Amino acid sequence: MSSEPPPLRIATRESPLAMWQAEHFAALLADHGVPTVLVPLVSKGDVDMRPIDGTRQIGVFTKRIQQALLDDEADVAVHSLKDLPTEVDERLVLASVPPRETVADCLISESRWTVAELPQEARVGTGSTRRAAQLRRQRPDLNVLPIRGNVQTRLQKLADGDFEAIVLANAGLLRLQYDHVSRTEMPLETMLPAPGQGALGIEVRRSDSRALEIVRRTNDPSSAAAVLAERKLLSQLHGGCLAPIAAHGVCENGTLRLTARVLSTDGKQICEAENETSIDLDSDTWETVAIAAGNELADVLIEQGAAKLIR
Ligand SMILES: NCc1[nH]cc(CCC(=O)O)c1CC(=O)O
Repeated sequence: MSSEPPPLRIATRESPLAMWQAEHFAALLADHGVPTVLVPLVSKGDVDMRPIDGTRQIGVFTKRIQQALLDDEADVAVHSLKDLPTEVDERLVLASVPPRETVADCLISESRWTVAELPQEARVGTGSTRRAAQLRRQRPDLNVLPIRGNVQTRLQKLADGDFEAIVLANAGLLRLQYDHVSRTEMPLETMLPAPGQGALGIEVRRSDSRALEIVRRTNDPSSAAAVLAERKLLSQLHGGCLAPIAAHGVCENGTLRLTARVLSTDGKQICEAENETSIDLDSDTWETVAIAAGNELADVLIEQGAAKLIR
């Protein structure tokens, strides 16, 4: 007896950004004729309002959703790739990186200040050591202060006058269609993004060959190669998402260009490097090539003394 295959169950956190991302991925699958159903889940990272620091664990946003896959409550996990730890659970597989969104961070303030234009000693809200270090490098006078919560909560704290400005990924604001939020995009020369920023990462159970085959169809090889190199660099530096490590890969015309930066918390010390590698996205070697690019650049940074900035 034959029957229709059941819809793929997509696990997502309940924040508006996470829901948008899950719905976006559901639409990509619908383009391939695959029916889906959303499974919203509450994660500890959304409930816990303590500032992000050493007392909190890496992967707090993504663990709950991965658990739903392992418990067979869902078949597909949609993550913001920059929140997904580089240590992999062998029972899961990163099956797709759909076409990447813009990677840049932006400075959000009522007056649309650039970092250079911010008032002396302005209070700038960010929970990211990477953003804080790069802000302090450019403007040592700034009061960089911790901020927590989802995008809406952070914008509210800015509106309440807790800060003169905050920093957020432009990708999130564009996804939420927050065109009204007054902001300036920060140049990559002074604010290099987090590994994986602006990209989604889609996980399935390794044993689920049906979901694996379907989800793989949404993979964008040039986005996947770039983020694979960035994430390899991060894991090679033993960075995790809490270290001041920035990386940006671009895959274009058969070349993967990878740029990375490691800073001290105060922004005074910096290690910076870039490499270019030929890559053939139609061959079956592109993953190996991207991984090697990430590893090599990490080694260059370590030679410059990056390890002592990360510890
Ligand atoms: N850590 C929270 C998070 N995870 C992904 C995004 C934005 C979207 C993205 O980078 O893909 C954000 C908010 C932010 O950093 O502004």
